[in-house]
Amino acid sequence: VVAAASSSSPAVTTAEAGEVPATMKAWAYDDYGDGSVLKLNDAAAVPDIADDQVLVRVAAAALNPVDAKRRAGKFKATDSPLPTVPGYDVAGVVVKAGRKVKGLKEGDEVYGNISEKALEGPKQSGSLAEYTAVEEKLLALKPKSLGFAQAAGLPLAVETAHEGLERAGFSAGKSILILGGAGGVGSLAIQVNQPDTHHHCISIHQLNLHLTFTWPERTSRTLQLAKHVYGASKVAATASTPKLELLKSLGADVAIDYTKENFEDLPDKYDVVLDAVGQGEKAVKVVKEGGSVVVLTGAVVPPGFRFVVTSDGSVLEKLNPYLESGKVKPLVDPKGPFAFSQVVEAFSYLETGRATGKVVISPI
Ligand SMILES: NC(=O)C1=CN([C@@H]2O[C@H](COP(=O)(O)OP(=O)(O)OC[C@H]3O[C@@H](n4cnc5c(N)ncnc54)[C@H](OP(=O)(O)O)[C@@H]3O)[C@@H](O)[C@H]2O)C=CC1
Ligand SMILES: CC[C@H]1OC(C)=C(O)C1=O
Repeated sequence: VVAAASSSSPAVTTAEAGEVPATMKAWAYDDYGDGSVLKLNDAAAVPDIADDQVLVRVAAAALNPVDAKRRAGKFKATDSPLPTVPGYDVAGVVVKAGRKVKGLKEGDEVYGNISEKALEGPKQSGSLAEYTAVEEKLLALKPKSLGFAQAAGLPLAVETAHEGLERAGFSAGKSILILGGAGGVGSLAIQVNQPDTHHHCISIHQLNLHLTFTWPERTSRTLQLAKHVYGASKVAATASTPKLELLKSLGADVAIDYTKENFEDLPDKYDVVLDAVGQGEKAVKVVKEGGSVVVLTGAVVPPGFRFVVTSDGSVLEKLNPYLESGKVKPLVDPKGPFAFSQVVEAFSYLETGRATGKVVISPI
C-alpha cells in the first residue's frame, strides 16, 4: 500500500496554467443522500477567487470519511449551500492568484486541505473538480519528490493526526494506543510516533509537534531504535488480521487483531489513546490515570474529548523538507488511484470502512 515515490509528470503543465476556462468538469450533488446523488457535471462554473485565494488546476484529490458523512447530510446544519462539489484534499497547479496572495504564484505545484473548518462552512466548490479556489494559508508547495497522487492523500489525515497528538499533549516517553491504525489517520498517527532514527532523524521539533515522519518500509527496522531515541515508550494499534503486518511496518510495537481480541480486555494501559474508529467508551478503560483519550468520531465519555480538524498549510510547509528528501511518504490504497470517472466507485470503496491508507482520485 505504500506508494512509490515518484514525481510523476504533472497532470497539468504550467502552460495550461495560463488558460482558465469559464466552465469545468466537476462531481457534484444537489441533494443529500447515498452515492447515487453524485453526478459528473461537464459544464460546472469555475469558482471565482477572493483576494487571499489562488485558483488551483486540480491534478489529484483524496476522499475522506467526512466527504461521505457530509454528502449523507450529517452536517447539513453547518454545511455550505447545495449544490456541493465534494473533496477536501487537493494537489495541483496554481493558475491564478488573488491580489493579496504573497507566497504563491502561477505555476506553483501545491497541496492542502481546502476547508479551514471541516464542518463549519466547508468549501461549496471542492477538490473533485478540474479547478478549486483555496486560501493561500491552507496550502503548501508540493514536495517535488512526491507525485500529485501521493501528495493529495496527506493533508486532512496528517493535520488530524498532528492536531490530535498536540491536543493530547503527546510527548517522548509516553505510550499510545491507536484504534484504527490502518486507516488514513491511524496510519499517519502511527508514523508520527515512530521516527526513523537511522542517519536522518526527521523529528520536526521546531514545530513543537513531536511529529516524526518516516518512510514506512524503514520504520519496521527502526522501531526499537525509535523507542530509545524518540522516547515513545510504546505504540500499539488495532486492525484486522490481514493488516497486522502493515501496522508493524508502519512502526507499531504491538498490533492488536480486533477480530480475535478486545483491546479493552488486555492488561496494558496507555498515556494516550487515539480513537479513529468510534470506540470512545471502551478507550477510556485503557487510558492511564491522568492520560488523554482523543476521539475523532462517535461517543465521547470523560476523560475523552473530541475535536474537528483545522486545516493549516504551515504544518504541511514544515514537512516539505522531509518529503523532498524522500524520508516521508503517504500511503495510497492499492485499489487506487481511482480515475476521475470512477468517483462513485471510490466513494463506495471508502464507505466500506476497509480503506488502507488513502483513497485517491488521479489524474483529474
Ligand atoms: N474529528 C475529526 O476532525 C476527524 C475525524 N475523522 C474520523 O475518523 C475516522 C477515521 O478516519 P480515516 O482514518 O480517514 O478512516 P478510513 O476510512 O481511512 O479508515 C479505514 C480503516 O479503519 C479500520 N477499521 C475499521 N473498523 C475498525 C475497528 N473496529 N478496529 C480497528 N480498525 C478498524 C480499517 O481496518 P480493517 O479493514 O482492518 O478493519 C481500515 O483500514 C472516521 O470516522 C472519520 O470520519 C477523520 C479525520 C478528522
Ligand atoms: C465529528 C467529527 C467529524 O469531523 C470530521 C472531519 C470527520 O471525519 C468526522 O466524523
